[in-house]
Amino acid sequence: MSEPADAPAPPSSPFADLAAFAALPRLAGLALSADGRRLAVAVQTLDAERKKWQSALWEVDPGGRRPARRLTRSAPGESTPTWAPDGSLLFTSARPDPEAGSGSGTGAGEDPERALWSLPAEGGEARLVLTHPGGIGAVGVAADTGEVVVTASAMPGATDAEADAERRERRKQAGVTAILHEAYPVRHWDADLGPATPHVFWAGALPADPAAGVERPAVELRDLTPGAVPPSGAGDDLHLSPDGRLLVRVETVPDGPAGRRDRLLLLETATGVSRALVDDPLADLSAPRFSPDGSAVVCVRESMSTHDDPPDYTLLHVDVATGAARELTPGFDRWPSAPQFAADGTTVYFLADDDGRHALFRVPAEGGEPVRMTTDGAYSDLQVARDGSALYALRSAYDEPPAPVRLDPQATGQHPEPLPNPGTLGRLPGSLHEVEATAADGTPVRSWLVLPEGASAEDPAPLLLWIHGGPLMSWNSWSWRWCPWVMAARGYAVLLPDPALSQGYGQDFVRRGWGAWGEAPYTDLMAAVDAVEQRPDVDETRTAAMGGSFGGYMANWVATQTDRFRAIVTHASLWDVDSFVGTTDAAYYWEREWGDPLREPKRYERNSPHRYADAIRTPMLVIHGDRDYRVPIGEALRLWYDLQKRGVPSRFLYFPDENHWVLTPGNAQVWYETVLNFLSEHVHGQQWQRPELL
Ligand SMILES: CSCC[C@H](NC=O)C(=O)N[C@@H](C)C(=O)N[C@@H](CO)C(=O)O
Repeated sequence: MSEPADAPAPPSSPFADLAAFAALPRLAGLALSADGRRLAVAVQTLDAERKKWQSALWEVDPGGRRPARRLTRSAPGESTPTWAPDGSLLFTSARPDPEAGSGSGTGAGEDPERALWSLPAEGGEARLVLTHPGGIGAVGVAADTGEVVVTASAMPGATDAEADAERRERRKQAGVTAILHEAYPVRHWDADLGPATPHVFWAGALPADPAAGVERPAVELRDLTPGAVPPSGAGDDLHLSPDGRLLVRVETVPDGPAGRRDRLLLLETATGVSRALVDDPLADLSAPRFSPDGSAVVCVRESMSTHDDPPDYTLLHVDVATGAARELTPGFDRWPSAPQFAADGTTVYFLADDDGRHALFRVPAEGGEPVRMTTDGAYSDLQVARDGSALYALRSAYDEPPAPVRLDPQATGQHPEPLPNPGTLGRLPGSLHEVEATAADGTPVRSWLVLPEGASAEDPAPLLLWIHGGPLMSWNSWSWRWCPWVMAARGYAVLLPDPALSQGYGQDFVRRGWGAWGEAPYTDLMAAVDAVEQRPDVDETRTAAMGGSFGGYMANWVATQTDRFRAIVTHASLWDVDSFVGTTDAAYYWEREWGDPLREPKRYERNSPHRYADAIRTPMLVIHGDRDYRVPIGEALRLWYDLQKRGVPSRFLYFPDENHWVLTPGNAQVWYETVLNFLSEHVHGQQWQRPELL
């Protein structure tokens, strides 16, 4: 494969050097042009000061001949590439308007909000197309007409951008940041829900670039969702029909006193009149996509979980005219996601976790038996060529970060064609293996095992058990945040198991751990560890365990149940499940499984790690971000206090301004450095090295 012009040079052993690791290019967000001749992808690299990751758009040749080339360049970066039918490339960016003063949506001296920009088909400078005081979020383009919808956060009662900006300014001048909530929830991830809330705006056909000297025409935004109010507003999950006449979108509606569920709305873009397309009190609907002729929508149905039953997912085919919905994948024992019609509308492609992979499937649009099309790897950002000749996607695996590939639209068992890749990795410091253990009840538990270079019977590697989050997840794709190769570069074997509750092994496998997190998920993990400890190239006397989020819950649980590990790292973890459920950003989601703690306390009593704090002997590293609204900081504060009070050797790595994930380059490096130093101290018995910057 040819080296792209202007590609960041890969360092020779990036996994052994945290600064070099942080500098590796990261790909996300693939988009195929309407004529199928151009692909755009967002590539993140470090900015000049190495303080943040900067996203730029690159072009990839779908034919695989021309080297990848960079299309955009600015300090704030560019993302969400979307092609218009005329071949121009739309993207969002908070870059300054070169025609400053002509309305970039900000006051003097302020950083611009994220705006919509257009790069002409024939190349040249991108031009600013539209702005909103709340910044532009999602962008939708009608495949045939090129008409555009965008989402942006708007202040309550603001009827236009001017009124919106005025309301923001008044709060600012008065020094008011308070929010008055009248409904649950009040936060999401790391953001407050209100007072501004997302709306969908119709921008219509974008004006052509004006002739020299002619003032840029303003794009009038028409609010398609004037009734959107906090806490939910109108989200980003939407799709325009090819003729731009209809918009299908997910609307979050109240479900009981403090609950929410998602339904599908169909909206006429000319009038703003809308009707429910799928409204199912027993399910959430998501990921709607129109068929090429606009007569049908395909979407994901997630049945509402209950105390007894985990959710189940299926695909729905919905007739737009009548709203008649039928299941496309009944009896398919996997969870389909990201459905899309084939170019001729006769087939639906989708992705699903399957046996340690995130595979591409197809199913007839009439319904039927889904067929798996790919053998290995994890796919995302699927793009369907409009002439039906090819599919494109980003493909990753545990040993490959996301990279663009071309797929055959029909073939099964395929290994896709790699395309020129703007990012290169260098050599991995070890090898990837697939291993299987047997749980006490006879259920197979599969895992990935990363072995460091040189691990052998003569020189067995210390073992690190790394537990995934979710819990409804699978270790099957590359992760920059949870990268086992950084550990392998320091000589650790890393075990990445998929215990009970993991996805890709069928509904019964999820059911085994439902409402009983401390039972089968724990014993499955121990069975996986027992099995790899039998290997001569693994040293069963030097082991540690770690995990984040649900994986952090499980790390805490492990700490209360066994002393077999020399150290435990717990990131963004649940400690007291009752207090977690009441303070997370969507309590109703977790309460369906766990129950109301006052009326049904049993699960909390049986499975909450904090109740067994007295049993902990293993040294623990607690890590948490204060902006984490998914697993609020109170969990870490109480865990830390409980450990300190009991004299358990422990350290607390606290990030005042990170969320559930550690997302800035400096903090990410210090995260790995602290974890590695803590492991060195306890697994290898070395002297504790305090990271220089801490
Ligand atoms: C309110 S939706 C919860 C979604 C999700 N759970 C899926 O099984 C979740 O956010 N769980 C967290 C507790 C968690 O474990 N998050 C992990 C994995 O998604 C993370 O790394 O963020």
